[in-house]
Amino acid sequence: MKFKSPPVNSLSLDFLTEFCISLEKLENDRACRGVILTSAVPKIFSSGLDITEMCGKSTEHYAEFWRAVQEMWLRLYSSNMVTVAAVNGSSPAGGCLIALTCDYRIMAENPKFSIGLNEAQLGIVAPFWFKDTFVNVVGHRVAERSLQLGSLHSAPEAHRIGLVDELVPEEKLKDRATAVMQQWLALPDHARQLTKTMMRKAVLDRLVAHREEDVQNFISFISKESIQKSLRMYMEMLKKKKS
Ligand SMILES: CC/C=C\C/C=C\CCC/C=C/CC(=O)SCCNC(=O)CCNC(=O)[C@H](O)C(C)(C)COP(=O)(O)OP(=O)(O)OC[C@H]1O[C@@H](n2cnc3c(N)ncnc32)[C@H](O)[C@@H]1OP(=O)(O)O
Repeated sequence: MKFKSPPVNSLSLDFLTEFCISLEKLENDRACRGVILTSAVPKIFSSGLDITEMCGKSTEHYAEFWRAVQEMWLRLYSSNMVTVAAVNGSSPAGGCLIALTCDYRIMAENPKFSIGLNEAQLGIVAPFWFKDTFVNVVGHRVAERSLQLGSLHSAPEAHRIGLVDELVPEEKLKDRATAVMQQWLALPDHARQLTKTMMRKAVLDRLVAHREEDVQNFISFISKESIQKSLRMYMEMLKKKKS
C-alpha cells in the first residue's frame, strides 16, 4: 500500500478513512496474508496527523477525527496480516506511530530522514496508546527520554535505539521489504497470528476499554486555547521555514 497524499502524506480524516477501508478490504481477502506500507511521495513517509484537522474546528469534528485515528491504530495493530513498514522518508509523530504499529520496520539509510514521536515539541502530549506502542518497540527508558524530549531521530539513530529494525540503501528498500515479508510468511499463519495477539492484546484492550474517555480527553485537551495557540504557532513556523 503506497501513501499518496501530497505534499506530505498528512493524516487527514479523508486519508484515515480511506486507509481503514483499504486495510479492511485486504484483511477480508483470504488471498492476502501481508501488507507493505510505503510512500509514493518523495522524501516523506508521513508527516503525521493533519494539524489543520486539530485547529479551529468544532467539538463534533474533533470527535470524528480522533475516532478515525483510533480506528486506524486498532485495525493496524490487531491486523492478522504481516505488516511491514518500508519507511522511505521522514516520519514524525502520527507517521512514526504507523511505522511502530507494524510488525517490522525497514528505513532508507538517508541521514536526512527523521522519525520519532515529537508531540512534545508541538506543545501536545502523545496519548497513552502511542506511548504503549512505542514502549513495546524500544523499551521504557528509551521511550521515556525520547517522548519527553519530543525527539526526532535521524535514520542511523533510529536504528541504534531500535525504533527501526534495519536500514538499507533507498534503492534496495522495496526488495528488502519483500524478502522480509517472505521470511515472515514462511511461518504458519495461525501460530504467528496467535503470538501477535498474545504480545499486543493488553495494549489493544486498554484503548478498547477507554475509547470514549480517550475521545473526550482529546477534545478537552485540543480545545484549550493554549494548545490551539501552540498548534497555530507551529503551523506558522512550518510556513516561515520555507521563506
Ligand atoms: C493528557 C493528554 C490527553 C490527550 C491528548 C490527546 C491528543 C493530543 C496529541 C495528538 C497527537 C498528534 C500527533 C501528530 O501526528 S501531530 C503532527 C506532527 N507532525 C509534525 O510535527 C510534522 C510537521 N511537518 C514537518 O516537519 C515537515 O513538513 C516535513 C519534515 C514532514 C516535510 O518537510 P518539507 O520541507 O518537505 O515540507 P514543508 O514545506 O514543511 O510542508 C509542506 C506543506 O505541508 C504542510 N504540513 C506539513 N506537515 C503537516 C501536518 N502534519 N499537518 C498539516 N500540514 C502539514 C506545511 O505546512 C506545508 O504547507 P504549505 O506551506 O505548503 O501550505
